Amino acid sequence: MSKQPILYSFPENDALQDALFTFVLSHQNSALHRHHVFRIAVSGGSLPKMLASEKLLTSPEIQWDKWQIFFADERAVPLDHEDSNYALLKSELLDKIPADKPQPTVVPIDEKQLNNTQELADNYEQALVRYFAAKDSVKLPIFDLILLGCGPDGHTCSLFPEHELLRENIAWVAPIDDSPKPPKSRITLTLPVVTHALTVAFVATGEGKKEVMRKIFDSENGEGLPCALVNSGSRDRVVWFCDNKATEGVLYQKKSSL
Ligand SMILES: O=C1O[C@H](COP(=O)(O)O)[C@@H](O)[C@H](O)[C@H]1O
Repeated sequence: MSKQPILYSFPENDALQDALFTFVLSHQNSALHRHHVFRIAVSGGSLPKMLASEKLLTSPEIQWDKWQIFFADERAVPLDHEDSNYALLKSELLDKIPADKPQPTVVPIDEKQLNNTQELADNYEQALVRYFAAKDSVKLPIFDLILLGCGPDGHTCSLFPEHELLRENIAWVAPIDDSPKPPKSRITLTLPVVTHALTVAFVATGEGKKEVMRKIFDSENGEGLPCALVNSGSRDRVVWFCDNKATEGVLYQKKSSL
């Protein structure tokens, strides 16, 4: 049986959002069955808006109080800054969860460490250690689900093409001070943490992604782009949710429904 990533391509964002909702709900339910908590990491960029569908926000089946939400990457800025991934998730999703529903646990960065990205990363890693078990008892944390974006250059989290951080294999969370995309200073989950998750889902939409999608899926080894490294590390534990604009011209086998 082939152990390849699954690539869904939908004609419209509504269909993509419906499928993403069904997928997230089923991963929530499996996680709750396994360990009574749903540990999810989310990205910034276009992801929070796509995730925050009406269905997700209003479904009686979503058990928000069982969700522990972490950040796949974060920018070294205050939590209310316009570049903050936390601020984005808050405005797109967290603030829209009806107030009468139990609320999720959200684990943002510690704003006191903003001047030193190494400390910011270490501090976030310690937060993961508290939720996932001591680092000396587990080699890597196991997220139930990590939701990622794919930049037009093939970056994901704050893991950029050809950057030395792609070779980091000790830290769970690493700093970056030379991000090619502003802001320069950020922290990110490392590649081994991402590929160790039970499931990884990418969301990529729009014409601006079609060139990089062809490289990731149709070129040899996806040209070693960070998103392709996740594909080869996680194989059939990776699912892509795209629209037809992003997958135009991609030869890799596409599916149009879950
Ligand atoms: O800088 C970032 O960009 C990526 C991709 O964003 P998108 O808007 O192209 O989806 C995002 O996944 C990451 O969290 C963010 O920090």
